[in-house]
Amino acid sequence: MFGTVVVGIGIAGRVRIRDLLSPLPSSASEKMSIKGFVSRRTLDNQQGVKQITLEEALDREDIQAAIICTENVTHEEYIRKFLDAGKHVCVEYPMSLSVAVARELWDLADKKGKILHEEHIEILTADYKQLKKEVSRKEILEGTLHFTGGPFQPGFGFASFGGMARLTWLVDLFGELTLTAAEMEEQKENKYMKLTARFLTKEKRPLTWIEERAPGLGRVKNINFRFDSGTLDHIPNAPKEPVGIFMQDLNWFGEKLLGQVLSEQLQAERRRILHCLELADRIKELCQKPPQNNL
Ligand SMILES: NC(=O)C1=CN([C@@H]2O[C@H](COP(=O)(O)OP(=O)(O)OC[C@H]3O[C@@H](n4cnc5c(N)ncnc54)[C@H](OP(=O)(O)O)[C@@H]3O)[C@@H](O)[C@H]2O)C=CC1
Ligand SMILES: C=CC1=C(C)/C(=C/c2[nH]c(/C=C3N=C(/C=C4\NC(=O)C(C)=C4C=C)C(C)=C\3CCC(=O)O)c(CCC(=O)O)c2C)NC1=O
Repeated sequence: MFGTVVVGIGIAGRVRIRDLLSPLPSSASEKMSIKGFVSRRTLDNQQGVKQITLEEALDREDIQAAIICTENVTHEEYIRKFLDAGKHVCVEYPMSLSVAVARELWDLADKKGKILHEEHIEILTADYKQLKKEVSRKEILEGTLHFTGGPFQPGFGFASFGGMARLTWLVDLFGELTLTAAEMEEQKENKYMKLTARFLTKEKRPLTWIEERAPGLGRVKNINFRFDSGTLDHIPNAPKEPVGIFMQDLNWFGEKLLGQVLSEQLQAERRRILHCLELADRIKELCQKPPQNNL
């Protein structure tokens, strides 16, 4: 059994506790048992689980794994602490706010012989799996993914990191991308922002990602993918799957802990994650570059 702690009690942290308390029968998540949770606040028991201090979580020998569910800006510090203490780590995406840090963290995990797993529920939804099926074997000519949602909460990092799930979709659907342009439009007084990033696929087909955030905007993903064989302009509505998306991710982490995942699979996943983080880094860089002086 892998004694496990949940770090950070927000939306994700509560779901993690729920899933650890009732793992999917006959799955790898049954091999994890929750030993407590860590929070920067003092909280009552959560779903019957007790709060423990960070120090206790790092020191206790019956704790072998941590699930980090805090806001993005704190992920690096918690991952380092738990890896240094010889624990396996599952972290909600994005694992860090730069690709260089992600590489360091994976090097540290390798050195320690521990699993460092980044959750990606956005590619585990039934709708996404159906979308991927519909996209496969078609040749993309041009595409746009336009996400709207409420403003980013503090601590979630630059928009290309906070919106990592959209980048992951594009890369998982169409392969590694080259960034060609990125710009950020912001109206701070209205909490409005719009990030536009343009890419080319390996076949030099243009893709655009727009992340638009403002108070009152609902979480919606609009797509327009033009293929050689026609256009896809909405995300398919697939029947709900019996296993929840965070539970699927927990099983995937558990399979890694049990050494059941092929190293080629681990490497391909790591490559995708690092590629997405690298794109996010470069988008941030382009958006923050001072305007060119054209004299
Ligand atoms: N929500 C989702 O559906 C998904 C979230 N994620 C990722 O999970 C991570 C956490 O996201 P999410 O859970 O949505 O974020 P939340 O804003 O709900 O929680 C983030 C952290 O804020 C602290 N917190 C929560 N509620 C309060 C409160 N009322 N007052 C003060 N502090 C509070 C908690 O830390 P502490 O207990 O230490 O105070 C918590 O871990 C992020 O990395 C995100 O990208 C990824 C996929 C899906
Ligand atoms: C209601 C408020 C609400 C909040 C505050 C919220 C936060 C939230 N949802 C996220 C992703 C996600 N959130 C969900 C799903 C959910 N997440 C949920 O909290 C709920 C209730 C569902 C289920 C309907 C999924 C599937 C993702 C992956 C990215 C995506 O596909 O949108 C993320 C990670 C960053 C991102 O990809 O945007 C955050 C911070 N989601 C919300 O729906």
